[in-house]
Amino acid sequence: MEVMWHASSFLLPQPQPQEPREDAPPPPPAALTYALIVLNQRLPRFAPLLWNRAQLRVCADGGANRVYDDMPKLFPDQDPQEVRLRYTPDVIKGDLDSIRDDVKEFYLNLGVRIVDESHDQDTTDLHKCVAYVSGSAPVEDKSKLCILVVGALGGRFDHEIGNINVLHRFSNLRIVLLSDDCLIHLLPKTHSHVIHVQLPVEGPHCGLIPIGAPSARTSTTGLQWNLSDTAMSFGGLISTSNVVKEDKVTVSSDADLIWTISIKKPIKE
Ligand SMILES: Nc1ncnc2c1ncn2[C@@H]1O[C@H](COP(=O)(O)OP(=O)(O)OP(=O)(O)O)[C@@H](O)[C@H]1O
Ligand SMILES: Cc1ncc(C[n+]2csc(CCO)c2C)c(N)n1
Repeated sequence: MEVMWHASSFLLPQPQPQEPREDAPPPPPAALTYALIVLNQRLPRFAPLLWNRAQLRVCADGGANRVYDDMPKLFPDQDPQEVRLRYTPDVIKGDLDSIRDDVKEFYLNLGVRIVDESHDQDTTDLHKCVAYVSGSAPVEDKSKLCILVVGALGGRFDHEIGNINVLHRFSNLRIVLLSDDCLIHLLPKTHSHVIHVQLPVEGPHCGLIPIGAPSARTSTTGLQWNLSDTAMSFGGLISTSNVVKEDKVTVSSDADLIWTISIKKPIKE
């Protein structure tokens, strides 16, 4: 089975070139192309870092209010209008029932593409944005595309589950959902997985969760509580409150699993 590698290098202040390994040589982080989707929740502290990493920045409807309101708060010493001009999204997309009129006007005047998809009341704004980002990448580059989604976790439970459903719906894409506290992504059953844990910025708390379907057999290495051809299901065993013990974690399973890992808080001076 083909190996899929994962590394949250996008959280590192300076992306570190990865040491090639014999078992699963990861391409350097620069080999991935990042897109950022901003949802309608408070921006995480590392939003500017991800913004600068991304080549395409999309706001899902009310996510535009968050960029407009919260980016200047992350740079309290700077002129808010200058910050807004520096962090201008490429596209705003959704059913547009949450973006404020003043915010819409501001970005329209800057020439931002605002796409009204209010005719579609069966898919969420995040779904619409992921479809857009996916559609704007050439087919041959899809495996190198990584979509980072901020504001996706915490908050309203139906939204949160809708966001996790998007991971399953687009299981052929690399999509990472982030909050200030943790990140999650899918480990598709079509691959075995090598996760290069970026210990300066993430861990040690982690989990492996069979949300879409139960797993009859999952095996792992690198965790405090490893699984060895172990069954997981809701109502039975699921792996929460696990702990990363090595900087390389391996996972193989007969079911799509959600991988979650905590994000470290910066040390206060
Ligand atoms: N409280 C929340 N918790 C988690 N995700 C959220 C939350 N609020 C918004 N989102 C995400 O941000 C996107 C845009 O949200 P917004 O508030 O603009 O629209 P909405 O009308 O509430 O959402 P939708 O139209 O998708 O149902 C949503 O599709 C969802 O993915
Ligand atoms: C069975 C079912 N449940 C809920 C909705 C509502 N809904 C789901 S996504 C969406 C769009 C939000 O921008 C809305 C209104 C539906 N259509 N079908």
